[in-house]
Amino acid sequence: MSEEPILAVEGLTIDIPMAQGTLHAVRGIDFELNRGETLCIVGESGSGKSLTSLAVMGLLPKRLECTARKLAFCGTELQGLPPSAMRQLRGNRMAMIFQEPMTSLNPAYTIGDQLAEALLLHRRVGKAEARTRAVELLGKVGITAAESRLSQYPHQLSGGLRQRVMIAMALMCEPELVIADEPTTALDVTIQAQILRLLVDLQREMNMAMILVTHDLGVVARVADKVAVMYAGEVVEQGTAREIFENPSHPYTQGLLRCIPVPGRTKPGEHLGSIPGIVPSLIGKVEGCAFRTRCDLAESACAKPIPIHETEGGHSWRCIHSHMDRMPA
Ligand SMILES: Nc1ncnc2c1ncn2[C@@H]1O[C@H](COP(=O)(O)OP(=O)(O)OP(=O)(O)O)[C@@H](O)[C@H]1O
Repeated sequence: MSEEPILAVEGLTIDIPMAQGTLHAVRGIDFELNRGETLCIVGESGSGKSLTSLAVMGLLPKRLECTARKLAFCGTELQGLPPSAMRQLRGNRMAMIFQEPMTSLNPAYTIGDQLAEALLLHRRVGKAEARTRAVELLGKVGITAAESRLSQYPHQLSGGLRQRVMIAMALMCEPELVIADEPTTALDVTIQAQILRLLVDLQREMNMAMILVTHDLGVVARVADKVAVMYAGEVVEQGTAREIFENPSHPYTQGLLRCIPVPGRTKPGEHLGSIPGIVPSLIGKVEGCAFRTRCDLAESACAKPIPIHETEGGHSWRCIHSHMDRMPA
């Protein structure tokens, strides 16, 4: 029997009531994540990546309407769990690292108190033990003189250090699943790579499953086991990182890949393409392929329901074209 996935999502839908009508922000997405795996969710701004992450964590704002055929963590259905049970999982068996640490660190508490909190809440440990673990974790995330940092407040740290603290906080209880939503976008480019490397090393060391939300396909190429490409609230293509990079089959994925520098293929100074056009409004009924207005391969059938093609290896894409449209060389 195959191992139970850490996370199984089927038919996840998120609707947002707006004055003009319902915004269908996430439109029936499926994905699965196994122990120790890294799934990168990529796509343009507004494609539904963050809402999907928040839905898994049970942190969606109340006015948003979320449904799914299945939203299971280690076999436990999360929909309908009482808030107390969800709080038992969050920060303990699943944790989230946000884009902007200042929104999740509390300015009124010391780093030490905030780090110890998760452990005191979820584990039977005393304050001294929680403090020892906090120092250990700060060391792991590369913070020197960790003891002296415990009594500092978030505003006394640089952006890079704050993000390291956020990572330490998320990992205090050694979660089985960590969701990192653009964890390095708020940082200087020079520090971004360091922090990401650190996160990936810790993830491997602790054998955690990770969902990494990112715009950066360079990052995806370095860290992903699996990739889900989102466009206008749908997963338009997913598969192993290798399949996605070597055999991109949805025209949107192909367009995205044309936009990144490829070592050996992109010449220095060469202009990288971007995909012309804009994402359609998701308010009201959305029919057919949402990418068709920007797609070179669009035809009349694209306005009708779109089939999903799937290979035996689990590579799937949502397009009328069943053949593998290879990237132009
Ligand atoms: N609380 C909210 N109220 C109204 N609309 C929202 C809310 N949260 C998200 N949206 C809308 O839902 C859609 C999906 O948003 P989401 O933040 O998931 O996108 P994203 O892919 O994560 O984008 P980004 O890469 O910019 O973070 C967007 O159109 C966004 O404007």
